[in-house]
Amino acid sequence: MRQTIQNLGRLNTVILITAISAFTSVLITFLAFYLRQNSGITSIALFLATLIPLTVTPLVSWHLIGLLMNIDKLEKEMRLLASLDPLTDVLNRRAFFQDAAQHIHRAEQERRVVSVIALDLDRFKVVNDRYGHSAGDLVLRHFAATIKANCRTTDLIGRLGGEEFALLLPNTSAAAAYALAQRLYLTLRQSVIRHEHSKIGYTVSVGVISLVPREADTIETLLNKADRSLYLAKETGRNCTVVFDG
Ligand SMILES: Nc1nc2c(ncn2[C@@H]2O[C@H](COP(=O)(O)OP(=O)(O)OP(=O)(O)O)[C@@H](O)[C@H]2O)c(=O)[nH]1
Repeated sequence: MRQTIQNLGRLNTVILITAISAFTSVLITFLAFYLRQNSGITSIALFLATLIPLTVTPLVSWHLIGLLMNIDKLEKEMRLLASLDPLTDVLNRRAFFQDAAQHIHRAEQERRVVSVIALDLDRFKVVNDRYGHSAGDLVLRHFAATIKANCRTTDLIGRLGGEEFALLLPNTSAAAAYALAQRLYLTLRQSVIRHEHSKIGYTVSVGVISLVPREADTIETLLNKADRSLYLAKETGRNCTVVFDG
């Protein structure tokens, strides 16, 4: 029964039950009219017996439909909340991997280029140690907002954990991904984060991989390659971007 309701959709189930109730009520009334010679039922009683269910059923159903629409809305909000990182409001790790896998599959089928970018704040531990954890949180929020401001709405932004972020950019070449990283550097250079009496600045290291995905490419393998480039960026002195070249 539960499965049938799920397949049909809750709204359609209510509409179907309403229609069946109304139809049954009319049918019973017609039957009663047909048999009433011997039963002594008056026309007014029959009329009321038809009218009451025909009026009450749609009203109850209308109320139920309102409730169901509210439940649907709440469910959508809950799903959205469950996919977001509470501190930065970008996708959490699980949601990022899930959505990115779909994008990569689509890019593989349509033979389109995608870029995957790994980003990691530089010496973030020092920010926490020097200014405190709440200042660190402020920096993380500022960084997520900076990425958002520089990305398209179709790009995926995820916080994979701590000070590690990742992006998936559909239809984006290595040159365009590199240009995005440069825009981030420019914004960060011009940003000052005020926390209590301090002004905090920070930098980020970036690893990029761009390709038209093949069957063997998954978000895990691509992120792994982007991470290798990121590692090189850290080795090279941080605050720079390395593009993976196989
Ligand atoms: N404020 C804050 N700090 C966090 C959060 N998650 C992780 N961290 C801190 O992030 C820091 C990460 O430090 P490391 O992994 O040593 O990296 P790093 O200092 O950025 O050094 P490099 O990556 O080598 O440049 C640690 O101090 C963590 O406590 C968070 O949600 N809020």
